[in-house]
Amino acid sequence: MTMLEQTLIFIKRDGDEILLGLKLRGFEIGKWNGYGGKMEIGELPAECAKRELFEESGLVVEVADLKYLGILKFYRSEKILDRLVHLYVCSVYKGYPRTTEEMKPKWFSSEALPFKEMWEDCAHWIEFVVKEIKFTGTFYSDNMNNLVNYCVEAIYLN
Ligand SMILES: Nc1[nH]c(=O)nc2c1ncn2[C@H]1C[C@H](O)[C@@H](COP(=O)(O)OP(=O)(O)OP(=O)(O)O)O1
Repeated sequence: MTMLEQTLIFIKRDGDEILLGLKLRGFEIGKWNGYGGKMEIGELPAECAKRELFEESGLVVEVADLKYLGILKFYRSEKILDRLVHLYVCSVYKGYPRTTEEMKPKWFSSEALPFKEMWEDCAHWIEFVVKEIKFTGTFYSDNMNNLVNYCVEAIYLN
């Protein structure tokens, strides 16, 4: 199986609120997450983040307004790089989030995120999204897809 390169974007409103989408189909159906998906051939990560957000929520953002937060790396069988996810936050957007075939939107206070209904690893890094601190996260799962180890570190670069 080839490695997947994806993007994930969190839209913020009024400083404190974060937009999540309830996954309505496919992998991890029934979970809340930011918006995103697979990068297309020749596409830059920020362009993918903008496109996927529009396709899944109807919101429009400009690439220049996206803040790059870092990379999540997911290893399966504890050693094979399975998925690489580029993370963004953005507080400047146009439109109102709508329900699409893929996602149902809802604004959450950053202090009341639905961790039990989000990806398991999310609880270990979402504070970096809330505080907008650049970071990198590496996650190791076993053959049964259980998270067995992880490392999350802030990156102190400009
Ligand atoms: N372990 C993980 N934790 C997390 O919080 N988000 C993850 C994650 N692994 C992937 N994501 C994000 C990346 C992406 O934005 C989103 C959707 O992943 P999927 O595998 O469902 O992609 P899709 O098949 O929906 O992509 P497209 O078909 O291109 O829309 O979940």
